Amino acid sequence: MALTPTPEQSDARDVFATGRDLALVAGAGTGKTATLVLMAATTRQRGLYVAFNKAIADEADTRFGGNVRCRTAHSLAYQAVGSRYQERLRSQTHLPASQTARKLGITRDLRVGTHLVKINHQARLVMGMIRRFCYSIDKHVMARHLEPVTGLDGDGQDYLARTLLPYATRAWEDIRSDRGTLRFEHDHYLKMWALTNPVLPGDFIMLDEAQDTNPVLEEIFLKQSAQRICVGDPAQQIYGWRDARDVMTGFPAKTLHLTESFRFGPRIAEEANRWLRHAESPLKLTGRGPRESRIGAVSNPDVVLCRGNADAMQEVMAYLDQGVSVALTGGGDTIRRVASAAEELKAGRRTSHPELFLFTSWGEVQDYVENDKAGQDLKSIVKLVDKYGPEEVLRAVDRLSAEGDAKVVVSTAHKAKGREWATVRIGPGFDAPSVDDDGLQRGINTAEARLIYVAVTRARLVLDLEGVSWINEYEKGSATRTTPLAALSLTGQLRRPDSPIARFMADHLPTTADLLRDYHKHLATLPHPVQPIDVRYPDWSGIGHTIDYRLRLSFGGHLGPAVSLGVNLLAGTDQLRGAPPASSRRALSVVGEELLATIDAHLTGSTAQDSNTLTRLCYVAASFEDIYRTGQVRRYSMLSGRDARTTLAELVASVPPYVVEDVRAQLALADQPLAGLRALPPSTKVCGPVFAGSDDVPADADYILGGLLLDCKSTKDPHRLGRDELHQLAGYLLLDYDNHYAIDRVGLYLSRQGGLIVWSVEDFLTKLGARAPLALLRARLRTHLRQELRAQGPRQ
Ligand SMILES: Nc1ncnc2c1ncn2[C@@H]1O[C@H](COP(=O)(O)OP(=O)(O)OP(=O)(O)O)[C@@H](O)[C@H]1O
Repeated sequence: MALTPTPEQSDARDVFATGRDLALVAGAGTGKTATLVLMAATTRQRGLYVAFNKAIADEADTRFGGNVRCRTAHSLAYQAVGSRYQERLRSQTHLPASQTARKLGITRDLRVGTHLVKINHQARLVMGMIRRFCYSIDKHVMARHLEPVTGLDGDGQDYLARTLLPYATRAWEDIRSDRGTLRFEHDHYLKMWALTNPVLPGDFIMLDEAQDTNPVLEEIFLKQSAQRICVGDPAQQIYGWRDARDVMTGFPAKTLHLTESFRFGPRIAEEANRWLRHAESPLKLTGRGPRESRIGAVSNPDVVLCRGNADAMQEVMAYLDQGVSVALTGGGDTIRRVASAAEELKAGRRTSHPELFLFTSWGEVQDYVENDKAGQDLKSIVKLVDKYGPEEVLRAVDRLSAEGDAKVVVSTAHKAKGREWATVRIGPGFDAPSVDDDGLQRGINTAEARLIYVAVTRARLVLDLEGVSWINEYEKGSATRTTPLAALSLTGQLRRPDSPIARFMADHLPTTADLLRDYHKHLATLPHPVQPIDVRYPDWSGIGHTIDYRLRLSFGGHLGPAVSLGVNLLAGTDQLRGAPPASSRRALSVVGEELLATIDAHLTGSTAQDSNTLTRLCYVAASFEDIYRTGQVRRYSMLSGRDARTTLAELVASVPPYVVEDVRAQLALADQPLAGLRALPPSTKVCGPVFAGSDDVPADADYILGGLLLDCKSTKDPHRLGRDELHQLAGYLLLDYDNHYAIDRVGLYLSRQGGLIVWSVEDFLTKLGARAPLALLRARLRTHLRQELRAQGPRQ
C-alpha cells in the first residue's frame, strides 16, 4: 500500500529532485528507507545505495525501483578489484600463525618488559595491524595501527609497535603483490580499491548509516562528484570507539530532518527526546506510531537490552536459572572464549586468547583487571567468570537457544542497532555517571547517552526503563551542576548548539555548504598529510601547539599569552589539580620562566637557538599552555610527576625525537606558502591576537598577518574540518568589534600539507549566508552576547 509522505519526507524528495547534495538526518523509526525509495522514484537516473551490511542491501534491493543498485562497500570493491584475487581468497582461508610468521621472517619470541610475545602472537598482531590499516585513510601501515595489547604498558606497546612495523610493511607488500603468499582477506581488496580513488557507479549515491561510516568509505564517498546523499542519525553513532566516523555532521550540503517516528507513540518519543537532549542532539521526535505505547514494567519482555557482553550474559544466566529459554544476539562466542581461556590458565597452561595471551595465570588476569587498566568489557567478563566459574558459564553458553525458539532475547544495545521489538526492558550496565574527586556528580557522557537513545528507541509498545531508572534523580540534581555556557571558550561554545554564539551563527551565518565545497576542492589539490609513521600514540595536541608556536616565532611573534598564564598558575598558590607538591611546583614555575626568557633571548637575537632546540622548547611550552587551558596538570603531561630538581635542560632532553622530526617536516612544507607573509613588515604581523569581544566570549586567534586572519590546523584528517572550524574563523572576525585589526581576508593553514586556503572577508561572509555587512554583524553580535551575559547573571 502506498504511503502518504509526511511533509518532511516530501521536502526530502523535492530537495533530492533538484540534484543537490543532501544530508538526511532520520531519527529512529522515521521511515528512512521509505523516504529514500520515494526520492529515487522521482528520477530515471541511475542511483547507488551503499548499505552497512549485506542483509540491509538485500532487503533494500526489494524496495527500490530498477534504477537503483543496492550494494555494500565490500561488494563494490570486490567487483572492481577483489575478483582478481578470487583464487587467493578461496585457497588461503586458513594459514596457521606459525606459517604466517615464517613467511614474514619472524623467527624469535620477543621480550617486552617482563612479558614474552611468542612468534605466533607477533604474526597475529602484524596481520591485525594490516586490518586496522585497511579501514583507515592512511596510505602506509604505521605503528599506531597496532591494536591495544592487554597487559602491556604504554612504553611496552610503543616498543612492540615499532618492532612489528617492518613486518607489517612487508606483509602489506606481500598481500598487494601478484605473487603474494600471505592470507588474503576481504578487507585487503577493500583497501586496494580505496587506494585507486574509485569513482562510484551512479548519477546519485546514497550512503546509509552515515553516522557510523568506516573511514576508508568516508574518504571515497566525500570525493565523489555525483549527487551525494548521506542518511542516518548522528545521535545513533555508537561505533566511534571502533574508529567509525559520522559523515553527516559537517557534510557540506543542505541538512533535512525526519522527526516523525512511526515505530512508537508520544510517550516513548518523549523518553527518546530526553536521551537526545543528553546526547546534545538538536533532534526532537514526535511519536506517530501506536498511541497506546507506554513506559512501564514488563514481566516478560521480548528483549532485554544490556550495556556489555557480560551484562547480557548475566541476564542470560538469570533466565536459565528460572528455566526460561533464552537467545543471545550474536551468540555466546565472546564469553565462551574468555571462559575457555580461564580454564586453560587455571590449569596452568598458556592461552591463545587475543586479549589474554600475555598472562601466565588466571590470578594475573584478576590482578590486572582489578588494577583498572583493562577495558570495561573484559573486566566485567572476568568478574562474571569468577562469580559463576568457567564451567558453569560454558554450560550456559551451550544452552542458548536460537532467536526464533527462545522465549526472550537478550542483546547488547550495540547489537540491537537497526532492530525493533514490541516490548523492551532496559537491562543492566547503563550505570549513572560516577562522582568526581571532589564528590560532584559527573555529567552524562554524550556517547553513553547516544547508546541509551538507541536502546530506548527499539520499543514499539512498552518500554521498561529498569536499567536507567537513575535518570530521574540525576536530572533533579543537574540544574545545579551546569556550567554557564557563556564561560566556555569560543571553540567550546561552538560545539554546543544552545550556546549564545552558536545560536548567533545559526541565525546570521546559516550556511556553510558553499565554503566547505571551496575547502574540499582546495583540499583535493594538496598532498597527503605528513605524519609520524612509527609512533603508536603520537601526541597530536602537543605537536599542534608546537608547530603553531614555531610559526609564530617565524613571524617574529611570541608564543602567546596562554603559555605565560600557565606558568603563572604554577607560580601561584591556588589549588591546581595534578600539581606536584609545593616545592616541585615552584621549581616548575621557575623552569617555565626560564623557558620564556630563553625564547625572548632568541627573538631579540641575543642568544639564537637552532631549529631543533627551538622545537623542543616549544613542545615543553605546550605543556604549560595545557595547564592554563585545562586548569590542571594532566596525568600524561611531561610536567607531571617532576620533582624540585627538575631543570629546563632535562625537559628539553626528554622531548621525543619523533616530535622534532614531525615538526621539521611540517616546517619544511611551510617555507614556500608562508614566505610572503613572513616578509611582511613586523608592525603588520600579530600573533595570538585577542579581540574587543574576547571579554564576552573568551577567544584568541592564531595570527593576523597584513590583514589576513589565519588559523593553523595541524590535523592529519583535514577533510574532517567542518562547520565549527569555519564558525571559529567567523567568530574571531566578528569579535573584532572595533575593527582594530582591519581584517580583510580570512584563511586556514594546513600545516601537514603546506596548504594555505584564503577567502576575502566579503566572499567568506556571503558564502556563510550573511545578509548584513560586517560592521552591522559585529554590532549585532555584541548586543546579543551582552544581553545573554546579563540574562545569565555575574560570571564565576
Ligand atoms: N509517511 C508514512 N506514513 C506512514 N507510515 C510510514 C511512513 N513512512 C514510513 N512509514 C512506516 O515506518 C516504518 C519504517 O519505515 P522504513 O522501513 O522505511 O524505515 P527503515 O529504513 O527501517 O528505518 P527506520 O525505521 O529506522 O526509520 C514502516 O513500517 C513504514 O511503513
